[in-house]
Amino acid sequence: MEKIQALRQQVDEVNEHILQSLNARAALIKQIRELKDKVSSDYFDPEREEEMLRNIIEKNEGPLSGKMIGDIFNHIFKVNLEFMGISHEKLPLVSDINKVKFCTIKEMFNLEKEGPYIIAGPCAIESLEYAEKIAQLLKGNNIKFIRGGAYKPRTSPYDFQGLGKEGVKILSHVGKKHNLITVSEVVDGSEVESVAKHIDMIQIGARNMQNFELLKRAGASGKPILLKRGMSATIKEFIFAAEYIALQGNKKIILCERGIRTFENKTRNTLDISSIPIIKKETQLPIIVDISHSLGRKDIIQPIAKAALAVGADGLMVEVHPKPELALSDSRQQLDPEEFQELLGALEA
Ligand SMILES: O=C(O)C(=O)C[C@]1(C(=O)O)C=C[C@@H](O)C=C1
Repeated sequence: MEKIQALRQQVDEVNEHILQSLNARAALIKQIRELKDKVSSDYFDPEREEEMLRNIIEKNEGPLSGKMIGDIFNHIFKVNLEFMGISHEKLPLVSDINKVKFCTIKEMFNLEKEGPYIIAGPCAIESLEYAEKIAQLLKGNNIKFIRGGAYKPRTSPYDFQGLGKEGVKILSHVGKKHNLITVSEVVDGSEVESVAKHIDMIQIGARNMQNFELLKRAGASGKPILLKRGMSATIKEFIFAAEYIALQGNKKIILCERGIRTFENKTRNTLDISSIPIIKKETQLPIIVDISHSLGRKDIIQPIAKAALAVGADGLMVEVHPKPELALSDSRQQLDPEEFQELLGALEA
């Protein structure tokens, strides 16, 4: 045992040398970071890290293997970057304000008022008469955005699939007539160009969050894109789905938390309220909450709407229909005009 104790004493001495060296290194890295700040240089420098690893491993005489030494130094590089507040992974554009500045909702549409904003309208455009009634309701309440599905991805092929091009024309008509910003979903890349001609913001639905070709094609349109979170998507997958749009040079991206699929069935989906502050912390993208699709019910919509705004949502999406009981889709969750007015009143209170 005495021999182990003597060796442990030497290990303690070596630990202290390593400790001093690691902190001396961090102090140097801090100086490098400050110099990089001055020239707006990338902090993460993989070529420099590879060069250091090569030099170190060349000098390695064991007993640790080259791989073991590489693992140790890769961790040192990672810790140093974290020490400087930088993730070791390459930051996505949507997270790196040093690279690209993305638009706020206000900037996207040259709005006068600050948010939060409300995007409201029927689940699906069903007729000019209904669309006109909702447009008047929104206009009368100074709501700037109207939504309405023309191409409806439905669980069952027997369910109402939307009016297609006719629905787009109706939404565009009432939007222009009442000076409302129109939002409608595109489900296939072939529809992007035609919808983009008539609609102000293209919505990519939850089922298509990882339809990467659609993301790229919609992003390339240059139109503002409303990207809904997939029902089983992690926040990281959500952010990187937005990155596909951003890489098309599109700086007008709004994320939409619409609930995730869990074991709970008291609501249609489980609203992941924590995604809002996380997204706002990790990206520069605005994020709104779809309180209709997340809940699938109307009776708790007011407290949930308040909660969403309380955690920093840049807006709300809510389904409104002149006669929800007659709606061809989502009739349970769509508010009637009176319920919508009550919601607005509750939010202003
Ligand atoms: O030398 C640099 O440019 C640094 O930023 C220092 C350092 C390092 O830990 O050595 C840190 C991060 C980079 O990814 C590469 C190297």
